[in-house]
This record gives sequence, structure tokens and C-alpha cells, in this order.
Amino acid sequence: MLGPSELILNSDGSVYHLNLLPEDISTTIITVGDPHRVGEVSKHFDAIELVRENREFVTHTGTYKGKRITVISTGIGTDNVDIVLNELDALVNIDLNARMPKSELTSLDFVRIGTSGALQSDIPLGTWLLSSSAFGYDDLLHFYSELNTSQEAAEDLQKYIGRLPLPYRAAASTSLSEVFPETDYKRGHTLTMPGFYAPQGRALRIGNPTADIFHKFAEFELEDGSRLTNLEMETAGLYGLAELLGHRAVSISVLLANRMNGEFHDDPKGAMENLILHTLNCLVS
Ligand SMILES: O=P(O)(O)O[C@H]1O[C@H](CO)[C@@H](O)[C@H]1O
Ligand SMILES: O=c1cc[nH]c(=O)[nH]1
Repeated sequence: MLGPSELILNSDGSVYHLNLLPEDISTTIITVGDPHRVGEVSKHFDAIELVRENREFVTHTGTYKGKRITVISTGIGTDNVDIVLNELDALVNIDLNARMPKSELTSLDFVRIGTSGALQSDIPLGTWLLSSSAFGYDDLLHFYSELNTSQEAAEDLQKYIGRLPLPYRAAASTSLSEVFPETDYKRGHTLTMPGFYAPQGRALRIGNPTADIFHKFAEFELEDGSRLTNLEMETAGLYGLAELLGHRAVSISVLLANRMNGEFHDDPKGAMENLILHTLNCLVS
């Protein structure tokens, strides 16, 4: 039995941070970083049945073209992804009254719709990128059991870069990736970083002694000769936890910055709007 400090429930029986009950969520879940983006997704719904908000976690559940979908904000970073994935999993796979894991488990589909910065100069701004795998420099998955995803490329990457801790590598669900055609959603490999500034090669007022390694990241070749494509802050955590909990996950980003060319998209809102609508339509087609 899971004790009160392990599985924390609010007085109405909802899970601690998300304030949700099992009936509040669908098995298809869109995650977004920005709480405001939840409404940008659900404004396309035929009907919204649930709106819930606590801290950075805003949840809307409704239907899009007849399909029940939950959209939830994680806020920024894999520390928040840890909370969202564990609490959503608890809603479907733990009997909250008995405080015991269920014997029959439910698999959820997670689709992250986020933003990201390109690491290669030849990737245009506005590209929709589906991360086939992600290298987590954030440490989250080092606290969980080993992933099935091969960690060899992560070890190679650490040796190649030379001066950062060992990242972990986690992969997208291949079956869920097939829902998003490669013609529209370019495939790539993502660096999930523990910050936006120095951990993504940026320097504003204080120096960034590791800025030079971002060219090495861009040069690194994976086992099949492919390159690292982009930088963001959630994907590796989402993939790693989804794999360990038995769910499917894909992470899709619109590339708003190009870190090699120093460019930023001139219409980030419009670029996100297109991605949201196209992704919703893929989910129902
Ligand atoms: O736009 P979202 O989904 O938040 O994703 C990206 O943007 C944030 C940083 O601006 C980080 O969360 C990063 O992963
Ligand atoms: O450069 C970028 C743009 C969006 N999100 C990030 O994490 N990095």
C-alpha cells in the first residue's frame, strides 16, 4: 500500500499537483510547456468538458472532431515532466482508494507540442521537428531504473564532448511517430538541456565557459551518421518516463531559434498556431 507521503492525494481525492481525478483525463494527452498554450489547443475543440488549474499545471479535456483529448501544461523543464507523468500515470494505473497499483495497466499516448532551437545552420526556422530520440543532460532518468533504449550513443557523446556529465538517451514511440508523416514532421535527435541560457550556449551578462562545445554538439555523428538537430528542455524526460511507465510518447517542436545562425522566428505565435492545428488533425486522421 502506498502511504500518504508517497502517493499524495488532496481532500477531494485528486492527485497532489495536478488536482485531477481519474475521470478528468483522456488516454490521449497533449503536453505543452506554456500554460497559456493549453487554451490555444483547446480553442479548436468541439466542446470542453473540464478546465482545471494549479500552479503551472493547466488542464483542459474535451473533444476534437469527436476524439476525447486532454491538453495539459507542464511548465518548463523535466522536473515538471516528472510530476506530470507520474501523476497522470497514477490516475490510470493506481487504484487511488486502495492506494495500490492496478493489475491491469492502461497505456497513455503523450504528444508534446513545444518550441525549440535548431543546432544546425541548414535547418530553417519554422521547421516541425519530431524527436526520434533525445539526450538528457538534465539527470532526471539517472534516478530511475535503466531504460531499454541503448545508451551507447550517450556514452560516445560524453567522450566526444569531453567536459559534461553523462547524458541519458531516451527514444520516441515508433508506432506513435507514424501518426505524424515525415514529409511534414522532420525527424531529428534532440538535446534536452537543464536551462535556456548557458546550457543552450547563450550568454547575456555573465560569460559562458562552455559556449564553444555547441559547435562540437553540431558536428557529432550518431551511429547511423545522423546529427543532433535541436535544443529544448523536456523531451528526454518525457520519453524516459513514458518508456518506464509503459506509455507511448512523441515530442514535436517548432524551431523558433537557429543557434548557429543567430536567428529567431519573426512570428512565433503564428508558427505555433499552424503546428497545433496540423497536429490535432493528425491525431484524428
Ligand atoms: O515552448 P515549450 O513547450 O515550453 O518548450 C521550450 O520552450 C521553453 C523555453 O523557452 C522550454 O520549455 C523548451 O523546452
Ligand atoms: O532556443 C530555444 C527556443 C525555444 N526553446 C528552447 O528551449 N530553446
